[in-house]
This record gives sequence, C-alpha cells and structure tokens, in this order.
Amino acid sequence: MSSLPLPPSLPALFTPHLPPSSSPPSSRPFLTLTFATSLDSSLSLAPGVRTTLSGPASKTMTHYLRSQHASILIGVGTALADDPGLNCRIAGCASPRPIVLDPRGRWGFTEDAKVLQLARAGEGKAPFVFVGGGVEIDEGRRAVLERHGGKYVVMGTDERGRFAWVDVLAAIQREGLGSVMVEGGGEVINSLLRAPENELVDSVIVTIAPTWLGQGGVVVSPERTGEPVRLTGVEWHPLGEDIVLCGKILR
Ligand SMILES: NC(=O)c1ccc[n+]([C@@H]2O[C@H](COP(=O)([O-])OP(=O)(O)OC[C@H]3O[C@@H](n4cnc5c(N)ncnc54)[C@H](O)[C@@H]3O)[C@@H](O)[C@H]2O)c1
Ligand SMILES: Nc1nc(=O)c(N)c(NC[C@H](O)[C@H](O)[C@H](O)COP(=O)(O)O)[nH]1
Repeated sequence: MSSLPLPPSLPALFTPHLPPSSSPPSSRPFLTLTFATSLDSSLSLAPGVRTTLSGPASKTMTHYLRSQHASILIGVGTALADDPGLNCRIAGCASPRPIVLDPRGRWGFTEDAKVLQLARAGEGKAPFVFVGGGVEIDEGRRAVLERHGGKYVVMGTDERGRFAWVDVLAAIQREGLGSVMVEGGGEVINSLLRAPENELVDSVIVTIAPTWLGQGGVVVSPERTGEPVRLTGVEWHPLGEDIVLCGKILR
C-alpha cells in the first residue's frame, strides 16, 4: 500500500493534544476522541455507508494521530460498514493496536478483512475484539484472529448490552496499552460524549469538512445528561480545505 508523506510542520501542531511521550504511570489510558464530521454533524451518509469526509491533508493528520497512540478503537458498526485497515500509513510510523467493541458478536470477519490483510503484510496489527460474556465465539474465527496476533477479550455488559467505558479502559490498560484513539462511529462517539462518561476523554480532535451530507446521516449529538458539553483550550488548524478543531472537554 502506498505511504502518505508527513509534512514536517504537522507534529508540532498536534503534540499538545496527544498522549505525553513520557509520563508517570496512570490508572487508565490517555483517551483521544477523534473523528471527521460534515457541517451538519454527520459522520456518514447513512448507517453502514462508508463516506469520505477528510481531504488528503487531514487524512494524513489522522494517520499521524494513529502513530501516536498505542491503540485505536471503533464500534462494530464501523467495522461492518468500512472494513477499515486501522493502521498507520506514514512510512516508518508504528501502527496502533485496533480494538473493536462488539458486545453481541456481530462481526463475522474472515481472513480477507482489510485489518487482517495488513497484519499479514506486517503493515498493521490484528485487532483485539471485545465481546460480551454471553457471546458464543466461533472457534474458526478465534483461530484466524489468534494466528494474526489478535484475540477476543470477554467483558461484562450492562442491562442494555453495553460495556461501561471505565471497564473498556481498564481492559485496555490490562493489555499494557497506555493510550487509545477512539475513532467512531456514531454510537461510540455519542456514548462517550455524554456525562459522566466524557470525564474519561483527555483530548478531542475533530476534522470538519466543508460539506453538508443532508438528512439521514449518522449524526454526532450526545444524549443531554447534564450541562452542554463544551471544549476549552481550543485551537483551529486549517488543513487543506478542512479545518481541524482541537480541545479538551470543559469540566
Ligand atoms: N467520519 C468519521 O470520522 C467516521 C468514523 C467512524 C465511523 N464512521 C461511520 O459511522 C458509521 C457507523 O456508526 P454506528 O453508530 O452505526 O456504529 P459504531 O461504529 O458506533 O458501532 C456501534 C456498535 O458498537 C457497539 N458499541 C458502541 N458503544 C458501545 C459501548 N459503550 N459498549 C459496548 N458496545 C458499544 C455496539 O455493538 C453498537 O451497536 C459508519 O457509516 C461509518 O462509516 C465515520
Ligand atoms: N478521519 C476520518 N475521515 C473520514 O473521512 C472518515 N470516513 C473516517 N472514518 C473513520 C473510520 O474509523 C474508518 O473506518 C476509517 O477511516 C477507515 O480507514 P482505514 O481503512 O483504516 O484507512 N475518518
């Protein structure tokens, strides 16, 4: 796969918003929430539809962000819709460990999944798939995953069949992964932006693309469980025709 050139100015712009390179041991991983949105707050044209929003410059930034995290997390809806690679395509950069939240065991991947193709080629890592305790794991699929260096991680779920975010972060920490870049999709982002879960978010980096996707898209708009969620310490960085918003959630 062709690699993306890293503009020399990019790292300095984003370093203040990324996991510190050396820090005292922490009780949970550093969490960066990052995604690309349209002007009408959509992530994609419809659930299950892969939709390109980032232009080339902000896409390179996303790959740089991937290189700066130990892990990258998506929901199974994104795994099913996008068949993502979840690696870093900047030459010489380390790829993060993909984590897929799949509480009901819906992800029926084969070894043709892009993330596994990349792992086989040494261009990425195989995923850790977090499944709910009640899921009957297909042994063939478990073997495929483990052959590539991935695995299933079994987790408890709440009455709605969800994982608690504190449990997700504790499991990531147990795997020795000190940081996580949460990339989407809609359910994952909205469940993390609501209070009190948003206390777990250390940094927010949003690419805003100059387009309206129209009604019917997968929208970022968290359930209102407290005060409006506002960013502070904000920086706006134009990248190509997009603008990238960085900040921290105001406590
Ligand atoms: N523009 C972007 O940056 C971006 C990023 C990612 C995905 N997307 C798009 O978003 C769409 C997918 O979004 P979506 O909302 O359908 O799916 P999603 O990726 O958020 O996955 C939803 C599923 O993840 C699991 N999940 C989510 N939160 C959980 C929690 N707290 N505990 C346990 N499980 C949890 C559940 O099984 C849920 O059904 C796709 O169209 C994709 O292309 C866009
Ligand atoms: N930054 C960003 N801009 C976009 O326009 C877009 N659609 C995504 N979507 C994020 C989601 O996690 C996708 O699944 C991966 O972007 C798939 O991409 P890869 O195959 O891993 O390169 N992310």
